[in-house]
Amino acid sequence: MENQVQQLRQTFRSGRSRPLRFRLQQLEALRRMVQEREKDILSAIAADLCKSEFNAYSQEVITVLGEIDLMLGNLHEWVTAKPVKKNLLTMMDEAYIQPEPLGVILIIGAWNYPFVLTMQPLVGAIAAGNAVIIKPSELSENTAKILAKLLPQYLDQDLYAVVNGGVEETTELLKQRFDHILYTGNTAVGKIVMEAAAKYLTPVTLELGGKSPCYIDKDCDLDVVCRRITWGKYMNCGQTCIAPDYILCEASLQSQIVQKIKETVKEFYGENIKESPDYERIINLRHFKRIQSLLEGQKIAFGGETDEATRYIAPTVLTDVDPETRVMQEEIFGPVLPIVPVKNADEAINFINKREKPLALYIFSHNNKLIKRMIDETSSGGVTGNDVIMHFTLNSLPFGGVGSSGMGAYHGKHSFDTFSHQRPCLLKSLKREGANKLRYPPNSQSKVDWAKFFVLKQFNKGKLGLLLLTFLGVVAAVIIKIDQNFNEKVC
Ligand SMILES: NC(=O)c1ccc[n+]([C@@H]2O[C@H](COP(=O)([O-])OP(=O)(O)OC[C@H]3O[C@@H](n4cnc5c(N)ncnc54)[C@H](O)[C@@H]3O)[C@@H](O)[C@H]2O)c1
Ligand SMILES: CCCCCCCCCCCCCCCCCC=O
Repeated sequence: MENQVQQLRQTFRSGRSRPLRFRLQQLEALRRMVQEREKDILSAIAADLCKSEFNAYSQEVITVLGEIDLMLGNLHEWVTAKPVKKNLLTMMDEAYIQPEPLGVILIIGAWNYPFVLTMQPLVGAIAAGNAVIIKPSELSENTAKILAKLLPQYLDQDLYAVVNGGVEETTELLKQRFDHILYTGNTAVGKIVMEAAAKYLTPVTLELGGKSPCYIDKDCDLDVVCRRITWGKYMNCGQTCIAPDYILCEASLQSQIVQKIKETVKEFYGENIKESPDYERIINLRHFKRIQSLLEGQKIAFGGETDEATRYIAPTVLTDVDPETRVMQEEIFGPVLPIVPVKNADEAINFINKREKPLALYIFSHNNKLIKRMIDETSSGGVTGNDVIMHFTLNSLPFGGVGSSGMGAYHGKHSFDTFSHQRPCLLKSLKREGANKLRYPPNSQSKVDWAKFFVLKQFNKGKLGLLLLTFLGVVAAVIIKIDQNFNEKVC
């Protein structure tokens, strides 16, 4: 593994991944891969998560293609150095920010959306000009295998590699030196990743999880609200990092919410949910048993049926849930939706603020002021008002957590920035040395006064200002010179 990372680093150092043309070629090759091998990719995702091809395409593949197109359309602008404002001391110089690639990036993916969660960061890392190692999750082994097979056929193998394996391989990988690590997965492993990264001061982006609350205000259209929540909660069988984890609402709304979610489940998945091509299964037996055990001792308003042989858990709603019970203590990551009654929005805000900062927050209300107030008075990785999940799909928004739900963010331009160093550059001339007298020793009160004038005054009024400044610069240099000559004579 050490050799593999070193080889990638060597190629990176040769500068091959840097030119804009090269990056665009690789992104185009990646797009070709997704288009030409779409069937293989969809079958692999289907085999891992029992997901229909339609769902795999619209939940994963479409996002990756959109991300590639965005990069292809904007990269020429993003890689360009951006001039910055100057002050009096640097008025005649060139000052700009030049994004530069970081080096070798490690991307560790999770199993629940095994394609998009590895490919979307990969797109950003390539766009930013880096070499990349991808480590897909071993739990979604079919997608991991197809990525290891396809990526080397389309991408430059000396710069982009896939390493497959489990905890042992990931642990070995984490011993290597990287220039950035983007990890997606649970918070406990996030800490392991950060600890390993600390050895080389490697920056990390941690895309973690948590319990994303969903507040339903009295003042809203419950039919619409429940349809949107049902979609986001039971998509991928609840195994979505930003699924609404639980509902907070006034007790009087509970029975209506239960009824409407129940009706929507029927509308979406039919009478026999097990037969629905749109309803997935739990990834493995360990997670199946974990979720099943969360139901113990709870009031099941509907759902609750399970089948161990096929790892099926029905869409389930729990009512009057005690916040101290296990289902409210850990991320559910399954199709179980607890409702916790609260008196009002203030109590909901307190409830949210007393817990770890979640990855997402959802607020449903006709009252926009209330939505804004809840945003102001809480904290979460992201927010969608009057819907769920959808902030993930807008790649102009940074996607990431805060506090225990993660750090850093990616998607679109934010990915490019995450995998770049924003390098500040100031290019001076070896001429105009007179003006520099101001900062060279020996120092004096008059120099400090001039320094105050030059550093603290802002002149941004175009050419006239520039002329005035140049004139003042010359005057200052002359005065300092006279001042020095005078001092020399006196001494
Ligand atoms: N923020 C996001 O974008 C996002 C997306 C998906 C999932 N998640 C979160 O991820 C969690 C579910 O994923 P998971 O953690 O079960 O995924 P997982 O089991 O697939 O683990 C993620 C990665 O960590 C590696 N790993 C596991 N144990 C390790 C160890 N001890 N040392 C080093 N590496 C190790 C795995 O090989 C895998 O590549 C949930 O909490 C969910 O909310 C977050
Ligand atoms: C007309 C049909 C339009 C279809 C567009 C569908 C957009 C749905 C997008 C859902 C995306 C879900 C991905 C969630 C990934 C979350 C990652 C964390 O687990």
